[in-house]
Amino acid sequence: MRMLLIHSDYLEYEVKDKALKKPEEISEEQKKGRLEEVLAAFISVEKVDEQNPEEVVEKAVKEIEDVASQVKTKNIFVYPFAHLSSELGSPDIALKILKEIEEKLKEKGYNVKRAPFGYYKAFKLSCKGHPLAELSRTIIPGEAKKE
Ligand SMILES: C[C@@H](O)[C@H](N)C(=O)N[C@H]1[C@@H](O)[C@H](n2cnc3c(N)ncnc32)O[C@@H]1CO
Repeated sequence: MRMLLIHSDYLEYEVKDKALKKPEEISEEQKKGRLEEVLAAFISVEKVDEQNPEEVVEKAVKEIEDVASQVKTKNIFVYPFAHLSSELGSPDIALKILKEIEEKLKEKGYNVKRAPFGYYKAFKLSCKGHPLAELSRTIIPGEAKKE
């Protein structure tokens, strides 16, 4: 899994078009979303993650919690982003993993939104620009590398 973490004044998105034949079914309300004072987690789920999805979910949640506590926010945006890897995992497993990450963070008391899966989306982001505002993480079953 490849994760780009951006601490931002806000993140807002608007669903435009289908990017998969069968994107995630969404309600009218989910076609737009916004969070303020947010840690945005742009996530590409990779093929290697399919070897142990549970472990990858656990490690991703830990990395996100770690950064969220450093930048002092409880607002997390889980954002499916197929542009951080050339070894993308299958959409079915990717969606499952992203939903799991969302659920686990909610269980831990975070205010979480997840952008819809399988769509082209317009988005606006306002990176805060402090030293911890732009981070990336690579998570591989069995180890997590920090960059
Ligand atoms: C397109 C761009 O504007 C938008 N932001 C986009 O990326 N859309 C992606 C993800 O929502 C999702 N998706 C499919 N496979 C994956 C994967 N392995 N990991 C994450 N997302 C995936 O399916 C869409 C097409 O790849």
